Amino acid sequence: MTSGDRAAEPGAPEPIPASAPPVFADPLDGAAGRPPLDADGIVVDEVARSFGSVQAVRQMTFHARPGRVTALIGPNGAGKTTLLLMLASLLAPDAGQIRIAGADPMRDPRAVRRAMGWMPDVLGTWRTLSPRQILTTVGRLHGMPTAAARARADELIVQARLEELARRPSRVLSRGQQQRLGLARALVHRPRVLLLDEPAAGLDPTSRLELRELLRGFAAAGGTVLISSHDLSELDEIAEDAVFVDRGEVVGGERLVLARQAAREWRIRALDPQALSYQLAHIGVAFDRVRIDGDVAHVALDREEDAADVLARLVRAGVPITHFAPAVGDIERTYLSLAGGRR
Ligand SMILES: Nc1ncnc2c1ncn2[C@@H]1O[C@H](COP(=O)(O)OP(=O)(O)OP(=O)(O)O)[C@@H](O)[C@H]1O
Repeated sequence: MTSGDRAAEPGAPEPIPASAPPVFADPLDGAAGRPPLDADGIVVDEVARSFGSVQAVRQMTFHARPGRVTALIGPNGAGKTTLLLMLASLLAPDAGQIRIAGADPMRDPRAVRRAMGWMPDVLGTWRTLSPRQILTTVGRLHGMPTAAARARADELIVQARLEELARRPSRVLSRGQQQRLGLARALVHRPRVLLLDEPAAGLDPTSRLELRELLRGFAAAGGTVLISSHDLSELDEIAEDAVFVDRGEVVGGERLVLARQAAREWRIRALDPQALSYQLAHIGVAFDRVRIDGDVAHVALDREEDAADVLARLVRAGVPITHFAPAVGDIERTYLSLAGGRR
């Protein structure tokens, strides 16, 4: 797929490059924690939902902003799917408020479906229909005239690189091809908000890159993207904001701060691995902070400043460094630290 599915809108927020560290939602941060209900994008305000005695979503509050890609992250059973179903107007909250591009999914589900593209983790039914028939039918369901729906379907089939399979029954599509079709289906009506559940599952490296580009382009044009996924390295590549959920709640406050302060592993490689291990000990890095794995050293460092200091000392000591980088991204590190604190 190619990026820029939506035309840029005047006043669209400036996108922030995905390489900047993500901004973490914190519902306990009084100033930023509670978004106004009339804000654009996705607003979730003190939302709760139970199934019998199971509190799937206890209390979630966050704002997925326009112009940004927001990651929704949490362990199994944290309440992500329950939340996505409520956002997509398929399930009613017991309490709290939701707004999708200003519309309430319970009061105005049609407005929500007009504004939102939803890519569930499996393509679902219609296995006998071809990709072209599926996309045209979805366009018709969104009220497009037949000719316009067909033209849009053809355009999306090219973007999704499904030309050769456009007229075959969709059941013959591979998992990755089904994912590409699922995304195309979510984009048929040019939504302003995209909800994606495990969008990169089954995608080959090229398709992953294209997905990233497409989502960045969508956000850069002022769209709102919320991605739920367990693929943390993928989220680290793409998300500018992150919402951590656990046991039905958005994780915030001290727990989030501590998790973000956890030491990070840096991966260091040198042309001379022995000189690297020797100098790491020599410059005073504690041995329990170093793990040697073949010709790569993993070093746990608390702050970016410590990393800069270690790198400078190694270079001064003449170690021929070829690689010095965080072993995991911010989202993955925070997640692992939160999961570790839970055990
Ligand atoms: N229809 C239902 N009836 C009863 N309990 C449910 C129902 N749907 C979800 N739950 C429970 O609610 C909790 C949250 O489930 P949910 O599927 O929202 O989690 P999740 O974060 O999407 O998990 P995963 O990462 O495994 O997909 C779980 O304890 C689950 O068993």
